[in-house]
Amino acid sequence: MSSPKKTTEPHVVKEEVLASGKWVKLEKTTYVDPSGSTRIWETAKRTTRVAGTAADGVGIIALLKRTLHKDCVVMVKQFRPPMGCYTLEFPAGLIDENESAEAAALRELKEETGYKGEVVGITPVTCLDPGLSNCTTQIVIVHINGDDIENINPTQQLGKYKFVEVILLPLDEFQQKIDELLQKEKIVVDTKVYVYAMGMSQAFFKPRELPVLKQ
Ligand SMILES: Nc1nc(=O)[nH]c2c1ncn2[C@H]1C[C@H](O)[C@@H](COP(=O)(O)OP(=O)(O)O)O1
Repeated sequence: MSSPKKTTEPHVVKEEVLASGKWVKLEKTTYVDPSGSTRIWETAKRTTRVAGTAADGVGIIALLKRTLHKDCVVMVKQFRPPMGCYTLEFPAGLIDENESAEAAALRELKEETGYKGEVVGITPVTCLDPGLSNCTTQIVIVHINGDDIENINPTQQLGKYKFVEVILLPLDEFQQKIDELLQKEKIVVDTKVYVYAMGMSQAFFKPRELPVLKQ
Protein backbone atom coordinates (compact mmCIF):
# COMPACT_ATOMS: atom_id res chain seq x y z
CA MET A 1 0.00 0.00 0.00
CA SER A 2 1.40 3.40 -0.99
CA SER A 3 1.73 6.00 1.74
CA PRO A 4 -0.86 8.76 1.62
CA LYS A 5 0.24 11.86 -0.30
CA LYS A 6 0.85 15.01 1.70
CA THR A 7 -1.91 17.51 0.83
CA THR A 8 -2.25 21.23 1.37
CA GLU A 9 -5.49 23.16 1.72
CA PRO A 10 -5.71 24.82 -1.72
CA HIS A 11 -6.13 28.58 -1.64
CA VAL A 12 -5.89 31.76 -3.68
CA VAL A 13 -2.80 33.88 -2.99
CA LYS A 14 -3.23 36.85 -5.30
CA GLU A 15 -5.64 38.23 -7.92
CA GLU A 16 -4.27 40.71 -10.49
CA VAL A 17 -6.46 42.47 -13.04
CA LEU A 18 -5.05 41.98 -16.57
CA ALA A 19 -7.83 43.78 -18.44
CA SER A 20 -11.13 45.32 -17.50
CA GLY A 21 -14.20 46.46 -19.46
CA LYS A 22 -17.54 47.85 -18.35
CA TRP A 23 -19.07 44.42 -17.67
CA VAL A 24 -16.24 41.88 -17.55
CA LYS A 25 -12.66 41.73 -16.32
CA LEU A 26 -9.83 39.25 -16.83
CA GLU A 27 -7.67 38.37 -13.82
CA LYS A 28 -4.48 36.41 -13.24
CA THR A 29 -5.20 34.25 -10.20
CA THR A 30 -2.20 32.94 -8.26
CA TYR A 31 -3.16 29.94 -6.13
CA VAL A 32 -1.68 27.04 -4.20
CA ASP A 33 -2.92 23.63 -5.36
CA PRO A 34 -3.48 20.58 -3.10
CA SER A 35 0.11 19.37 -3.66
CA GLY A 36 1.47 22.67 -2.30
CA SER A 37 2.59 23.99 -5.72
CA THR A 38 1.94 27.64 -6.57
CA ARG A 39 0.15 27.97 -9.93
CA ILE A 40 -1.54 30.52 -12.16
CA TRP A 41 -5.16 30.48 -13.49
CA GLU A 42 -6.77 32.89 -15.95
CA THR A 43 -10.12 33.99 -14.51
CA ALA A 44 -13.00 35.98 -15.98
CA LYS A 45 -15.20 37.95 -13.55
CA ARG A 46 -18.20 40.23 -13.84
CA THR A 47 -17.49 43.80 -12.77
CA THR A 48 -21.09 44.15 -11.61
CA ARG A 49 -21.00 41.86 -8.54
CA VAL A 50 -22.45 43.67 -5.56
CA ALA A 51 -20.54 43.13 -2.30
CA GLY A 52 -22.64 41.10 0.12
CA THR A 53 -24.96 39.79 -2.62
CA ALA A 54 -25.22 36.03 -2.70
CA ALA A 55 -25.14 35.54 -6.48
CA ASP A 56 -24.46 37.54 -9.64
CA GLY A 57 -27.78 36.70 -11.17
CA VAL A 58 -30.87 34.55 -11.25
CA GLY A 59 -32.28 32.02 -13.68
CA ILE A 60 -36.03 31.49 -13.58
CA ILE A 61 -37.83 28.19 -14.13
CA ALA A 62 -41.29 29.60 -14.71
CA LEU A 63 -44.21 27.22 -15.02
CA LEU A 64 -47.31 28.64 -16.69
CA LYS A 65 -50.42 26.99 -15.26
CA ARG A 66 -53.70 27.44 -17.12
CA THR A 67 -57.07 25.70 -16.97
CA LEU A 68 -57.51 23.18 -19.81
CA HIS A 69 -53.87 23.59 -20.94
CA LYS A 70 -50.80 21.55 -20.22
CA ASP A 71 -48.36 23.22 -17.82
CA CYS A 72 -45.75 25.04 -19.92
CA VAL A 73 -42.20 26.18 -19.20
CA VAL A 74 -41.66 29.82 -20.17
CA MET A 75 -38.50 30.05 -22.28
CA VAL A 76 -36.68 32.89 -24.01
CA LYS A 77 -34.90 32.89 -27.35
CA GLN A 78 -32.44 35.70 -28.03
CA PHE A 79 -29.29 36.52 -29.96
CA ARG A 80 -26.31 36.20 -27.62
CA PRO A 81 -23.25 38.11 -28.87
CA PRO A 82 -20.64 35.88 -27.11
CA MET A 83 -22.16 32.82 -28.83
CA GLY A 84 -22.73 34.62 -32.14
CA CYS A 85 -26.10 32.92 -32.46
CA TYR A 86 -29.54 32.52 -30.91
CA THR A 87 -29.87 30.64 -27.64
CA LEU A 88 -32.74 28.95 -25.83
CA GLU A 89 -32.60 29.82 -22.14
CA PHE A 90 -34.64 30.19 -19.01
CA PRO A 91 -35.44 33.87 -18.41
CA ALA A 92 -32.53 35.30 -16.41
CA GLY A 93 -30.81 38.46 -15.33
CA LEU A 94 -28.45 40.15 -12.94
CA ILE A 95 -29.48 40.90 -9.35
CA ASP A 96 -29.64 44.63 -8.60
CA GLU A 97 -28.08 46.25 -5.55
CA ASN A 98 -30.13 45.64 -2.37
CA GLU A 99 -32.40 43.21 -4.22
CA SER A 100 -33.15 39.64 -3.11
CA ALA A 101 -32.81 36.79 -5.59
CA GLU A 102 -36.57 36.18 -5.34
CA ALA A 103 -37.39 39.81 -6.12
CA ALA A 104 -34.89 39.84 -9.01
CA ALA A 105 -36.52 36.70 -10.44
CA LEU A 106 -40.03 38.17 -10.39
CA ARG A 107 -38.77 41.48 -11.83
CA GLU A 108 -36.76 39.84 -14.63
CA LEU A 109 -39.62 37.47 -15.48
CA LYS A 110 -42.04 40.38 -15.77
CA GLU A 111 -39.60 42.49 -17.82
CA GLU A 112 -38.50 39.75 -20.21
CA THR A 113 -41.78 37.87 -20.67
CA GLY A 114 -44.58 40.04 -19.29
CA TYR A 115 -45.72 37.33 -16.87
CA LYS A 116 -46.38 37.94 -13.18
CA GLY A 117 -45.51 34.94 -11.05
CA GLU A 118 -45.00 33.77 -7.49
CA VAL A 119 -41.87 32.17 -6.10
CA VAL A 120 -42.28 28.56 -4.98
CA GLY A 121 -38.65 27.51 -4.59
CA ILE A 122 -35.03 28.56 -4.89
CA THR A 123 -31.68 26.80 -5.22
CA PRO A 124 -28.58 27.62 -3.19
CA VAL A 125 -25.96 29.79 -4.88
CA THR A 126 -24.60 27.69 -7.77
CA CYS A 127 -21.56 28.20 -10.00
CA LEU A 128 -22.03 28.58 -13.76
CA ASP A 129 -18.66 27.85 -15.37
CA PRO A 130 -16.09 27.48 -12.55
CA GLY A 131 -13.19 26.59 -14.84
CA LEU A 132 -13.54 29.99 -16.48
CA SER A 133 -15.20 32.41 -14.10
CA ASN A 134 -16.52 33.02 -10.59
CA CYS A 135 -20.04 33.71 -11.95
CA THR A 136 -22.84 32.43 -9.78
CA THR A 137 -26.59 32.13 -10.05
CA GLN A 138 -29.60 31.09 -8.03
CA ILE A 139 -32.34 29.27 -9.91
CA VAL A 140 -35.75 30.44 -8.77
CA ILE A 141 -38.83 28.30 -9.37
CA VAL A 142 -41.86 30.42 -10.17
CA HIS A 143 -45.48 29.49 -10.79
CA ILE A 144 -47.61 31.69 -13.03
CA ASN A 145 -51.39 31.66 -12.76
CA GLY A 146 -52.19 31.87 -16.47
CA ASP A 147 -55.90 32.33 -15.76
CA ASP A 148 -55.17 35.57 -13.90
CA ILE A 149 -56.31 38.57 -15.94
CA GLU A 150 -52.78 40.05 -15.65
CA ASN A 151 -51.34 37.00 -17.41
CA ILE A 152 -53.84 36.57 -20.26
CA ASN A 153 -52.01 38.90 -22.68
CA PRO A 154 -48.56 39.34 -21.16
CA THR A 155 -46.53 42.20 -22.59
CA GLN A 156 -42.77 42.41 -22.30
CA GLN A 157 -41.34 45.67 -21.07
CA LEU A 158 -40.08 47.54 -24.09
CA GLY A 159 -36.49 48.59 -24.66
CA LYS A 160 -33.77 45.96 -24.48
CA TYR A 161 -36.31 43.10 -24.41
CA LYS A 162 -37.84 43.87 -27.79
CA PHE A 163 -35.53 41.25 -29.28
CA VAL A 164 -36.38 38.56 -26.74
CA GLU A 165 -38.84 35.98 -28.07
CA VAL A 166 -40.96 34.15 -25.51
CA ILE A 167 -41.49 30.46 -26.24
CA LEU A 168 -43.86 28.21 -24.25
CA LEU A 169 -42.96 24.52 -24.13
CA PRO A 170 -45.13 21.85 -22.46
CA LEU A 171 -43.44 20.40 -19.41
CA ASP A 172 -44.41 16.80 -20.16
CA GLU A 173 -42.74 16.98 -23.63
CA PHE A 174 -40.04 19.44 -22.73
CA GLN A 175 -36.98 17.55 -24.02
CA GLN A 176 -38.75 16.42 -27.20
CA LYS A 177 -39.90 19.96 -28.03
CA ILE A 178 -36.38 21.32 -27.45
CA ASP A 179 -34.91 18.60 -29.69
CA GLU A 180 -37.44 19.52 -32.41
CA LEU A 181 -36.48 23.20 -32.12
CA LEU A 182 -32.78 22.37 -32.36
CA GLN A 183 -33.38 20.36 -35.51
CA LYS A 184 -35.43 23.12 -37.09
CA GLU A 185 -33.35 26.18 -36.19
CA LYS A 186 -29.72 27.19 -35.70
CA ILE A 187 -30.00 27.69 -31.98
CA VAL A 188 -27.92 26.59 -28.99
CA VAL A 189 -29.63 25.44 -25.80
CA ASP A 190 -28.37 26.45 -22.36
CA THR A 191 -26.91 23.54 -20.34
CA LYS A 192 -29.21 24.19 -17.38
CA VAL A 193 -32.23 23.97 -19.65
CA TYR A 194 -31.21 20.71 -21.27
CA VAL A 195 -30.25 19.02 -18.01
CA TYR A 196 -33.62 20.07 -16.54
CA ALA A 197 -35.31 18.67 -19.65
CA MET A 198 -33.51 15.33 -19.25
CA GLY A 199 -34.55 15.22 -15.59
CA MET A 200 -38.17 15.89 -16.56
CA SER A 201 -38.10 13.11 -19.18
CA GLN A 202 -36.75 10.75 -16.56
CA ALA A 203 -39.41 11.80 -14.08
CA PHE A 204 -42.28 11.56 -16.57
CA PHE A 205 -41.34 8.43 -18.48
CA LYS A 206 -39.00 6.34 -16.34
CA PRO A 207 -39.71 7.28 -12.73
CA ARG A 208 -38.84 3.80 -11.48
CA GLU A 209 -35.41 4.10 -13.05
CA LEU A 210 -34.47 7.16 -11.01
CA PRO A 211 -31.32 6.11 -9.12
CA VAL A 212 -32.78 7.33 -5.85
CA LEU A 213 -35.70 4.91 -6.22
CA LYS A 214 -33.55 1.92 -7.18
CA GLN A 215 -32.24 1.20 -3.67
N1 LIG B 1 -21.03 40.50 -20.53
C1 LIG B 1 -21.77 41.56 -20.86
N2 LIG B 1 -21.35 42.38 -21.85
C2 LIG B 1 -22.04 43.46 -22.20
O1 LIG B 1 -21.60 44.18 -23.10
N3 LIG B 1 -23.21 43.79 -21.59
C3 LIG B 1 -23.66 43.00 -20.61
C4 LIG B 1 -22.96 41.87 -20.20
N4 LIG B 1 -23.66 41.29 -19.21
C5 LIG B 1 -24.75 42.01 -19.00
N5 LIG B 1 -24.76 43.05 -19.84
C6 LIG B 1 -25.75 44.08 -19.89
C7 LIG B 1 -26.87 43.85 -20.85
C8 LIG B 1 -28.07 44.42 -20.16
O2 LIG B 1 -28.31 45.73 -20.64
C9 LIG B 1 -27.68 44.51 -18.70
C10 LIG B 1 -28.47 43.65 -17.80
O3 LIG B 1 -28.57 42.37 -18.30
P1 LIG B 1 -29.60 41.36 -17.64
O4 LIG B 1 -30.92 41.46 -18.30
O5 LIG B 1 -29.64 41.54 -16.18
O6 LIG B 1 -28.98 39.98 -17.95
P2 LIG B 1 -29.01 39.16 -19.30
O7 LIG B 1 -30.36 38.50 -19.39
O8 LIG B 1 -27.91 38.16 -19.11
O9 LIG B 1 -28.76 40.10 -20.44
O10 LIG B 1 -26.35 44.13 -18.61
